[in-house]
Amino acid sequence: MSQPEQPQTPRYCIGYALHPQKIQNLIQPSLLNYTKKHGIDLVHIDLTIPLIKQGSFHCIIHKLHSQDWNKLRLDEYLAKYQNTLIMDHPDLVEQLHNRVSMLEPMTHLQISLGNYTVGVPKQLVVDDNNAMEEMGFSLRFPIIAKPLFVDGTASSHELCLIFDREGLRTLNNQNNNSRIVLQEFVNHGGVVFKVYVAGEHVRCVKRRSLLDISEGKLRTLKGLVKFSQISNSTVEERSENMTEIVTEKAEVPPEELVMELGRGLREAMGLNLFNVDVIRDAKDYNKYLVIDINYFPGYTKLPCYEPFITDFLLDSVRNN
Ligand SMILES: O=P(O)(O)O[C@@H]1[C@@H](OP(=O)(O)O)[C@H](OP(=O)(O)O)[C@H](O)[C@H](OP(=O)(O)O)[C@H]1OP(=O)(O)O
Ligand SMILES: Nc1ncnc2c1ncn2[C@@H]1O[C@H](COP(=O)(O)OP(=O)(O)O)[C@@H](O)[C@H]1O
Ligand SMILES: [Mg+2]
Ligand SMILES: [Mg+2]
Repeated sequence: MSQPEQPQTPRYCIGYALHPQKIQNLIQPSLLNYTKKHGIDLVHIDLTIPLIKQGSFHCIIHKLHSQDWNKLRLDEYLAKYQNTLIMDHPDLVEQLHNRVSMLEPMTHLQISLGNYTVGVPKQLVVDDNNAMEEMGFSLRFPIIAKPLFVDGTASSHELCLIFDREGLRTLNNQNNNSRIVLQEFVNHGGVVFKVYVAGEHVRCVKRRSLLDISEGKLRTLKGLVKFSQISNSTVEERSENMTEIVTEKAEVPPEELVMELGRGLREAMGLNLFNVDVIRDAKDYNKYLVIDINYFPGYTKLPCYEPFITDFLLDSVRNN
């Protein structure tokens, strides 16, 4: 007797357009196995060949810059395969390649829960190198200097803590015309909260951050200090000039606030894959501040990142 036919679960073909380093980091065997079991085939996209020559996809995920898109010829592909979901549109991703436009949506969003609020630190962009010293005066020291453009290079993560006028002058002299954002440093207990968003899925984890600088300490600190990728550094690597505070003790922001922040930014930016660096003002515990938003961050650092990513991808393709 023949068996009744089982309804077939649909399989989805999801292309990933990523650089080799990101593939190595994200597309781990555990993710490939998990997605496969749940009806998703993750397919490598060759960045050197137009997309149209690489078959059709239900969805494409990516972390690229404009020069890569030129080779892939997305418009040509979409003219033929209108139903492919591009996660997220490259034009919208652009807003996260600039440290002013990335925080812009936060200035319109009213995110609060009880007495808690979420804002951004005071910052300004230096247009003219000579104006750096003058502009720095509208901010309180210490100041953090950040490259305006975030282009995936190590240099876009090379930041600088500036303690006084002399520090601004040094930065001015050392800078060869790259555009810089000056942002007020906010004491926050040495912990940064990273809110990872994948569509409606939102998760918050704690990471190491710069340590607080007391008023007294600030009087003894001179000039500037360069630093980079502090949230990936070990405790021992942190500057002796700052007080140690244990990351483990810090309380993560209330879940409702985290969800609201993820949802609000997702809608405001029109993006689905990003994370948000949030700090808590040590002078006012009700005040959280967004300092950085990153497109398609390192999700592998989240425990159980495989179901997190897979559930998001399944939601997306099923609803398309
Ligand atoms: O590699 P990881 O896991 O450190 O991820 C980096 C992110 O770290 P995070 O997940 O926030 O801890 C990192 O976030 P931060 O800027 O360090 O807060 C960036 O998103 C980085 O991308 P890019 O160099 O700006 O293109 C991300 O690098 P890519 O993995 O995209 O190259
Ligand atoms: N305004 C600020 N006040 C206090 N610490 C800050 C501020 N801005 C950045 N930092 C610290 O510097 C780190 C890197 O800054 P961030 O803007 O996230 O740049 P990146 O894109 O390189 O991660 C943060 O994780 C945090 O530790
Ligand atoms: Mg950051
Ligand atoms: Mg960043």
